[in-house]
Amino acid sequence: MAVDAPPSKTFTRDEVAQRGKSDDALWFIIDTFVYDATDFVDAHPGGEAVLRQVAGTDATTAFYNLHRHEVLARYADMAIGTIAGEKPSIITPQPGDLSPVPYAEPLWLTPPFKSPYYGESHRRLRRFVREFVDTHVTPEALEAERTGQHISQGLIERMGAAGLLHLRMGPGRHLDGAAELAGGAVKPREVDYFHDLVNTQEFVRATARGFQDGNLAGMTIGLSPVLNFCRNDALRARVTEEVFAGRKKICLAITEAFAGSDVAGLRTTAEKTPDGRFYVVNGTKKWITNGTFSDYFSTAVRTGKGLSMLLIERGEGVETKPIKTSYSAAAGTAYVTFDNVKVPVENLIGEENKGAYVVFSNFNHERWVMAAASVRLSRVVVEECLKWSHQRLVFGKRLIDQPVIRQKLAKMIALVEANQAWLESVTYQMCEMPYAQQARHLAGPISLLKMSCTRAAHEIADEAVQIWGGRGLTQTGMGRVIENFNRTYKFDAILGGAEEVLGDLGVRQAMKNMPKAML
Ligand code: HEM
Repeated sequence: MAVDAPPSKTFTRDEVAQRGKSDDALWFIIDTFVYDATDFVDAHPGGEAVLRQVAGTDATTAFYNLHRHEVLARYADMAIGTIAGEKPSIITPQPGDLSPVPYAEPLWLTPPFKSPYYGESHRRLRRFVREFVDTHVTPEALEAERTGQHISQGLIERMGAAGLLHLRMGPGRHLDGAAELAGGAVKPREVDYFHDLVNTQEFVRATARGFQDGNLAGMTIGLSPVLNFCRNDALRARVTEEVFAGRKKICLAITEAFAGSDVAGLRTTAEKTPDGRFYVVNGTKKWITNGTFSDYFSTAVRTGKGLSMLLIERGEGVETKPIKTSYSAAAGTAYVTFDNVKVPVENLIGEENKGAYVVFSNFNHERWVMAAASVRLSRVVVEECLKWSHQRLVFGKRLIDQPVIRQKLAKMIALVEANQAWLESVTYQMCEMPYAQQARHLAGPISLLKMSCTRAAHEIADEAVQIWGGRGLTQTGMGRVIENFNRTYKFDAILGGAEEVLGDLGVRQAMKNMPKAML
């Protein structure tokens, strides 16, 4: 990267002014670097004329008014030297770095603020995961978001080997199987839900919503019923090992064309064979994240007197086809059909006809992950808006100098900070409660939290697009993060329970604890 390792040649500003706009050369300065764009004019996406206009000059302001900083790194070989005696003032973030932008990081990562929730192992984990994401995830995520390619086997194996897949399932005995967690940043026995939170929120920074789900979101929600409710130890151990090693992929298959948030309306059936050795499954599932590339489906089925959960392996009678949604095909969203699929009775997860308990317990962690992801992505949007408002010049001044823009930013910051604080408070309760108690006491608060985060995302997307104008609607260039967020934030408001259903659930749960007496 030129901005990190500048070419050793130096020039004076006068030299650039004279040589830079001669007949056979087109040079300009950005920060303290001299760029030779002579052979770039035809390739420049913004055209030749604009480059000719800045030939020989300091084009720093013009450049940052129109480009993301990362463009410079992509075209590093155009830098031919630096200005003699001048020090660069532009910061090039390195993999793993914290952002210097105010409110770009949660308070616990912003000096001099403190938090009672995080210790040294959380900080070590944050460093490890951020560097991992910046180096290995973001480049693949941005490319896959464009092409719709599924996650690469290489990335899955790399995450598995680093224990990052294990960590996504939260604390528990599954961690004992990990060779090393995040380069030794945290030991299996010390993992709590704040490590899970750090891991979840760091991955979101790849800013590609479809790929974010394509990055084994199906595992986070589909493996957890197996870990928590599968009574067949051998099956649980085998599936867990295969999934963490990246040999097999798993997803959660609940929703149907007939029933989304209304789980009681599911119609997929499982009938026992006369010899009692198999279930025969018939039905369909819709909007199944990672379904197109999964080998296992943790599936909610009707078994006569109620719902049950079955682990169904891809095989005869199981078909998946992609559903085109408004985020990228990298998520592997599928329509799944089960046509007389024979499933061994050992694959029952939890008890027969008591699957509703499995489904609803499982929702808690899923919704909490979605809340964590939604608020973290909202924060990235706030960061983008702060950077843009700071560098964008309109009507002769920076955007940030307009009170109307500052009002929008204030609202966005307040929403993110409030939700992150609530999220951390709920996470602390999760750390203090065994899984069964969480299901009893936290279903309501987690539902309300997710509703709050996604409502906030709605407000934040709206304000962000207004701040960015046309760029907030453009998939490439400066506003790509805003465009992606505005197009996809609704996924969190629907998946795992629609906002309205969750709000209602939260209040109904609260009313269970309402004293009968008039108060
Ligand atoms: C090292 C120098 C430069 C490189 C590598 C470069 C590269 C690019 C790239 C990749 C784009 C596509 C949009 C994006 O990805 O952000 C772009 C757009 C553009 N560039 Fe440059 N550029 C450079 C310098 C400049 C300068 C000095 C100007 C002068 C004002 C300029 C004016 C523009 C314009 C007007 C657009 C279109 C922006 C839009 O559609 O919003 N570029 N440039």
